[in-house]
Amino acid sequence: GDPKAIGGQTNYEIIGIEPGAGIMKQANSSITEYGLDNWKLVEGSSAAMIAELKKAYENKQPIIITGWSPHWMFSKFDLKYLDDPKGVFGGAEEIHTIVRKGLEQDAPGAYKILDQFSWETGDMEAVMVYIEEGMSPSEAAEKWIAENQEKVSKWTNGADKGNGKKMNLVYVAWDTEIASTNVIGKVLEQYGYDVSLSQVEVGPMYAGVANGSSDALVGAWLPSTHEEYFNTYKNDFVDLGLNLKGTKNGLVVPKYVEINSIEELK
Ligand SMILES: C[SH](C)CC(=O)O
Repeated sequence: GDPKAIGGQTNYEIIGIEPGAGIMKQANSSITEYGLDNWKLVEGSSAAMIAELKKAYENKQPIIITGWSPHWMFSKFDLKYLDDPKGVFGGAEEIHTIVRKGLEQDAPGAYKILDQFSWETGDMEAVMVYIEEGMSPSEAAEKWIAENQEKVSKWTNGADKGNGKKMNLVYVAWDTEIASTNVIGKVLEQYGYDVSLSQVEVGPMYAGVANGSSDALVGAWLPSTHEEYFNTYKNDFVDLGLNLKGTKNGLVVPKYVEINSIEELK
């Protein structure tokens, strides 16, 4: 299609999320790497970006957003990733669980559950869809857990009960992390821990676990999306490895937008 058309129709704007998110750093590099001189990346929030997507989609208007998988948006809207031949947005990545130093000694049961936590993109998407359809994150977590007892029992297998021990999980309000943090938080709660969830920005999410004020985060997008945050704090926390694999970041458009590659925006 004619890039001028999409540029004019979108005011040469790519609608992004919070400025600290790794996908925003990747989106900024795509503007440089692909020479998208007159394009600009609009900062905001995940919620605001989704609201813009809904509005544009209802009016069949062109829109370009910073999108990622898993996400319920792909089951609700007919969307596609723009090809990224320069690989600016990384390949298929992983989400890791990270805990504070000392957790294994202080709360061995919680440590074991967090270490054994692992699920697929379809599981996370199911919880995200429940939330998008109006359930509270806590109710959505409860429903998914009730429907997936066999998977959850693998996470809790061999773990000591919580006996009311306090556990704080920290996360950023991305739909993916709202889903995962509420699920693992509910599992810990059902296992006897007194769980609190703290919603923060990306930097404070890592800093909180690194300085021990939070016990764990389950939203570390690695290896490239959160590379800088991870390298800054990696000596101060314990990386328990992946809890999900097969994520994807990129520029996303409704299928009715005729372009198929970031290169066509130039
Ligand atoms: C859930 S977002 C892709 C994560 C990030 O970009 O930092």
